[in-house]
Amino acid sequence: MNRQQRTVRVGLLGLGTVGSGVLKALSQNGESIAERTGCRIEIPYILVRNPEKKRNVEVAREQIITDPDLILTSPDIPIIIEVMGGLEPARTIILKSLRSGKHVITANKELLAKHGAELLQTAEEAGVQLLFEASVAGGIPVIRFLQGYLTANRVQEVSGILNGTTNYILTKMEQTGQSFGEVLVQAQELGYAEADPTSDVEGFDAAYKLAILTNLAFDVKVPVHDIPREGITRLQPLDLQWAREFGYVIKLLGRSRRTEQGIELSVGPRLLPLTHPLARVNDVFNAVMISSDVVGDLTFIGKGAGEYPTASAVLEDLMALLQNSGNVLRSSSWNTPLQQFEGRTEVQNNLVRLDCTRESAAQTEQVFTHFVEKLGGAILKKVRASHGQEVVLGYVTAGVSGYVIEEFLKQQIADSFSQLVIPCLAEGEANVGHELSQNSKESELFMPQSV
Ligand SMILES: NC(=O)C1=CN([C@@H]2O[C@H](COP(=O)(O)OP(=O)(O)OC[C@H]3O[C@@H](n4cnc5c(N)ncnc54)[C@H](OP(=O)(O)O)[C@@H]3O)[C@@H](O)[C@H]2O)C=CC1
Ligand SMILES: N[C@@H](CC=O)C(=O)O
Repeated sequence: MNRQQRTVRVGLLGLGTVGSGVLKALSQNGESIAERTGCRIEIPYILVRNPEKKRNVEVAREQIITDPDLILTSPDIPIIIEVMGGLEPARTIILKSLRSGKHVITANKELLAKHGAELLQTAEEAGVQLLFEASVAGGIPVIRFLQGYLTANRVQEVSGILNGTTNYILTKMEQTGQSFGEVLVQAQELGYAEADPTSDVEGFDAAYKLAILTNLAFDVKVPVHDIPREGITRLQPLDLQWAREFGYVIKLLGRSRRTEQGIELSVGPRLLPLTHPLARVNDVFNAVMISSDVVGDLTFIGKGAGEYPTASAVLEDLMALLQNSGNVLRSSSWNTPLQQFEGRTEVQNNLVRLDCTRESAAQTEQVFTHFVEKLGGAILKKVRASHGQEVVLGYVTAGVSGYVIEEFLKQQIADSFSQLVIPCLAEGEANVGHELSQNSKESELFMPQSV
């Protein structure tokens, strides 16, 4: 196919496992990419920490830089790929890039789980895209799927093996009887582990990924530090062998599911019967299971770590950008608050219901009054509900959604606002859903006729 081609310059931040994979895959498939997209990818700069380090991929010395400003201030670099990891300076560089009109592709799950809302909002305000397929489950295209496909479904549960390093370790410990420490070193050598493998083996990495998936699947904001989390460091080869004798395997599972009380999340080693679909997902493979009300169960399996599977996800994001340039893909509703506004009747035609603890009621009302005064509207009523909660009803004039009001309130009274309460369920799993007062009656709480 002869198609006119243009050159697209991309700034690469990081040249470790993933960055090298991106370069290798580009050199392998650059021609077919150019034919399909009409774009030749050029990487003028690669940001690293140590410019003297020996690399396992061929790069020109002039490409290697240690000053991110060379990328940030280049107007002819419209896209950056962040595969350096960590919170800072990655967060600051990404924010600056987005604000200066650059699209960003990142594999950084920790950053997204902790600062995703800020980054996505910044991207939206700047009219650019932030894509992060590589942040969860390596090469499995689950992010794109949740963002763009399951819109007609209501997701009930997302679960899976979300960390390649720990799945590799558990598989090898069971198969070879090698110790945890021995197999961890192999996972590091294979490029599966994080720079600090504590993140993998203590379940943090899986929790970050679960937070991202939960956010997309349930439109909730997940306080990632509150996800109950346990790693695999306590496990011995014998645990795994005995489990198998009884007909089970042990897998590090992340799970979030919709319950009457809210969204429950947990990460930890779980016994799975040998007949379970995830029991045979071994080595560096990940699996994500999604149960939804219309389609039923879907399972995705693929390599969850390593240079090529991760590079594949990064490059597919790049292809999406090149093929959609100018069109902003549907972004996540990352900020949508928990259950209160989801399918219930708390926000109707700008009629807003706010639940708060008895102690914080006065403060809530004060902040809310101030807000409706600024925007136009009225406080309708304050009612006392059961379980120590009070309910403030208000009306805000057109143009402002209940969501905006709630976000505003959360910022003002974050500590006391009842939506931030995270009660623990009996079986030790956290419920980050919003607890509605069981005795509140909708008819008491809404008085549209008086608006
Ligand atoms: N490895 C994997 O399988 C996967 C990784 N990820 C994510 O991708 C990201 C990168 O992972 P990975 O490639 O494994 O990490 P590595 O540690 O292998 O590579 C990190 C790269 O970033 C550079 N870097 C780090 N900090 C800085 C800094 N402050 N300034 C400049 N350069 C810096 C390093 O430079 P230098 O080489 O000079 O030290 C290195 O080239 C992480 O967010 C990780 O969580 C996501 C999915 C899978
Ligand atoms: N360390 C991570 C890398 C990919 O996200 C893992 O092992 O899954």
